[in-house]
Amino acid sequence: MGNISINIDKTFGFISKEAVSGYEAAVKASNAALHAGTGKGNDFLGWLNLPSSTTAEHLADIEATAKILIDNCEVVVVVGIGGSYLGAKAVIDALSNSFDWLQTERKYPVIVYAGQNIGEDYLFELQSFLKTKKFGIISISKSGTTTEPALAFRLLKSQLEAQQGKEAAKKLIVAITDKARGALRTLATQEGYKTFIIEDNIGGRYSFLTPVGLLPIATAGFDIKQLVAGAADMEKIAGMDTPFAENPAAIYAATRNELYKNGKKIEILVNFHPKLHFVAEWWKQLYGESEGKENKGIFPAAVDFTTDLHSMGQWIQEGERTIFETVISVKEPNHSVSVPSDDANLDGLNFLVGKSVDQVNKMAELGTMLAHVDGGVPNIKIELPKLDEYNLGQLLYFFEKACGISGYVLGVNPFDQPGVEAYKKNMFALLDKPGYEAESKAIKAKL
Ligand SMILES: O=P(O)(O)OC[C@H]1O[C@](O)(CO)[C@@H](O)[C@@H]1O
Repeated sequence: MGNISINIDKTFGFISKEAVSGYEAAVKASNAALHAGTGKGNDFLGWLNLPSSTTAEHLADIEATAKILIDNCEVVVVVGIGGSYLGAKAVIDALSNSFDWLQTERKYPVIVYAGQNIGEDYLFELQSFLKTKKFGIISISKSGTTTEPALAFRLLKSQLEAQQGKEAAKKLIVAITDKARGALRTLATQEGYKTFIIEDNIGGRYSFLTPVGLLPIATAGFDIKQLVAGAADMEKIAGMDTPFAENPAAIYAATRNELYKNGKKIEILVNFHPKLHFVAEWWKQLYGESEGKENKGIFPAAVDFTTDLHSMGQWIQEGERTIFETVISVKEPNHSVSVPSDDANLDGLNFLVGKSVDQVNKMAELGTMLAHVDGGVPNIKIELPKLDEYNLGQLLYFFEKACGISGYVLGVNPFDQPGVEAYKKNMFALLDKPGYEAESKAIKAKL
């Protein structure tokens, strides 16, 4: 089956092999702190052994719930923001046909998203689209109080009830929230929705292997057992028993910390397949919320190549030298397309005849890497054998494990996100939310 692998050779013109190896003790201590639960944020380590502790019964419950949605819905709206939708969207997009929503012969519902923004036009257009559709809702919020998903759910719930009747609507709504607190839990209990629990010790950005990720992924028709199996294998590979040099999560954590120490303040996650765009969005939240605090932390950015070589390529090649790249490379594509011959050859592409499009893409990848390294951009390569559930499970768990280690090496708590509250407080004050009277007065005085 093959595992994902990491190659840091193209960082060595910028940092030394010895310096990376020098992190062995710190990385080992960080990994040990995660496993012993002795580090910062140790009440949020429920994700660590999740792959190996997920039971067949739990997966069967998720699959049975997905089946109800599959059998009864043309469209399923996943309502959530941040970690409450990004893992699902990352995996679903990576595995889906690029033109999924245009497929008419469907075995599975179209998955759309809401609650990840407050765009009035977005919600209007979504509601208009759903008017003629049999739809269901997976409402996800760990806290159950986040404004964006709560607002979207209020609108969609009332639309579904109007279209289907209150009783039928109840069977088409699944709520995924914490055990006891929060408005969504209260509402779900009151209405009798099917629910799944997000355990208190799993933060949103580490939750793709909970029902938060698994239910939407199963509803989209993908194999969640394989996703968990891939993650479980990576759990072993990135565990305490693997020597430093063979542990990809340890190597990644050490390398990016050494690059950061040497002035590389921005990490750009690169893909050469547009399906991976949302893997990068998921990764941005994971690393941004985990490491960006106490005035520290690598800024996580992302580009889609070769698309963005024609927009951001100039900056990456010749802009300020504070960046490094981490490329997600997919070894084998799932389909093959080769370049056809053309008698006129007006485009001059006959030199490519018989080559696969992926061969062209791979040379773009290699050529870009060499050009960027020559231009002063260190390069880390993470290779996946192919894009499937198993390898995505490995990849996402790899990033989670490396993030926990990396955060500890940096000296921060990788499991909290106190900075996110600032905008919420201001928004509530500006909207005159009850209880925010003093803040309202203070903020309005600044306007
Ligand atoms: O699932 P909830 O509680 O609605 O939170 C959604 C997201 O909001 C945050 O709390 C802050 O952005 C994230 O950490 C989380 O993934």
